[in-house]
Amino acid sequence: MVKNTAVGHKKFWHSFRFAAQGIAAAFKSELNMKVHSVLAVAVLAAAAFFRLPPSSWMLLLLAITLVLSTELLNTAIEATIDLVSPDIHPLAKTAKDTAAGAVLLTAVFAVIVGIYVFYHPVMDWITGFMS
Ligand SMILES: Nc1ncnc2c1ncn2[C@@H]1O[C@H](COP(=O)(O)OP(=O)(O)OP(=O)(O)O)[C@@H](O)[C@H]1O
Repeated sequence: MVKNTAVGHKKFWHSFRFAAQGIAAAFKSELNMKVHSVLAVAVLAAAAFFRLPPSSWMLLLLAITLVLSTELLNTAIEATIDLVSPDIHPLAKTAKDTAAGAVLLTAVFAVIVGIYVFYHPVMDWITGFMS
């Protein structure tokens, strides 16, 4: 394990590398992170297929960023709880369940955004396909 002892612009790049390592570690260890990432790529591919406008792309990117960021924070909280409270404790349960609740909320927001931006393009596509 290495501490960031660099100074100036080197410190900035070291921090950047540690952050990338954190994302990679969460991706490797968390199934939810993998599932959300695969879904995000599928949603962006669908957005390209339906030629969605820039405003829809921005909404989708906002939803994806929210879900993945919250998943990263959830992973950080889980790791911290496992470190400081490996035994069963009601506060450990509260911390983990609350963090999981935050992920659930962002996932619900992402589903609402998905329905909002894809509903009309998909309906138009199906109608065009049928006629
Ligand atoms: N130390 C603890 N004390 C009390 N309850 C705990 C503790 N650790 C976990 N739990 C309970 O068990 C649930 C599952 O915990 P776990 O650590 O397996 O996280 P998880 O949500 O399944 O995450 P992962 O994505 O790593 O599988 C928590 O949401 C919490 O309700």
